Amino acid sequence: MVDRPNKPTAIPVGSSTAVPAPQVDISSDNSSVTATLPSGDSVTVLLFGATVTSWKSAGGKKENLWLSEKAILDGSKPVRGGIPLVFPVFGPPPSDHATSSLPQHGFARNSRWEFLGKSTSESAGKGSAGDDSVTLDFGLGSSNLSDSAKQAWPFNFGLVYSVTLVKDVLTTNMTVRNEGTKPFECQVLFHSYLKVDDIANTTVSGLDSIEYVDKVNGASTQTETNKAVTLTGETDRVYKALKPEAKVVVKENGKPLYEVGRDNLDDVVVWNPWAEKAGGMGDFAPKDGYKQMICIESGAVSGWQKLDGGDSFEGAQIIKSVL
Ligand SMILES: O=P(O)(O)OC[C@H]1O[C@H](O)[C@H](O)[C@@H](O)[C@@H]1O
Repeated sequence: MVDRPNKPTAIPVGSSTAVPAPQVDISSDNSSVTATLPSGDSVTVLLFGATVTSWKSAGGKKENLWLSEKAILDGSKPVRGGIPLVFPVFGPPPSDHATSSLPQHGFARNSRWEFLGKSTSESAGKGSAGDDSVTLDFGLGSSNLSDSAKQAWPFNFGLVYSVTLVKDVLTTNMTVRNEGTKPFECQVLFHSYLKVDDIANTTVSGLDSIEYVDKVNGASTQTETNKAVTLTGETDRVYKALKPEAKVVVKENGKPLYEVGRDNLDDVVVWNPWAEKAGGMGDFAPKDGYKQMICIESGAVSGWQKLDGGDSFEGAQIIKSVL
């Protein structure tokens, strides 16, 4: 799990602390928090949905996340792009499950989260600048939910979401705790929209021999036979039961662009809406923007995590941006 060098320091939302280099800079307002490392790498998290909307590496020169030009950031709709959070259900909820009255992908991406604080570790004078790190912690519990979400899913839960930035690596870690006495079942996923130059030159490796559910093909179960998966049309696949150490690598023109690893998350969804579906989404822009993105989504979604009162589940996604 994510190393937290120090205990988080509470920062009231709305405050802004600008500290001179080479320290980590944190700035926040009523709607988002941005952390910038001395190297220039940065991450921005919108409190609405605790959605990461930007992650820049290469000293701030390379944006790694695709964000629609028409993404709605005011809290009225989940964000189209970045890393929306999926909890407690992935996709349309099954009609015979306790999540059945929730919207697609649950309520985490539709709720306003609390910024709990930051912890930093700075290497200034001690070693290489590549050791600098910052973790931003966000919380969501039953008491933060809208009345309708509370009614639709009447369980007492607590989520702590930690976003850790080190040079060229972004780790997102979710801890789910059942704070009540009634058991509940849940799914968790990081819906990462990775930015690519051209989907036509993009491949995904690390999925060979993995069984997947093909959601654009009648939810049929298939086994991946390609070492390098290419996308040539609408793609929506849930690859299941990956080995913990297996990395999913997005390559462009044969060169690695992103390496996506997981901790305690066995499933990986590969999604691209392609032209027609993107055309039908009011918040998707530009309309040919599907050529510049690929969703690689790590999660625990092919079954349910059952948590008894007091139990916790923790899972993380680790994305390395390769130059
Ligand atoms: O449009 P959204 O609710 O954000 O969902 C976007 C997509 O999320 C996941 O990748 C699912 O596998 C897709 O079936 C879904 O279309």
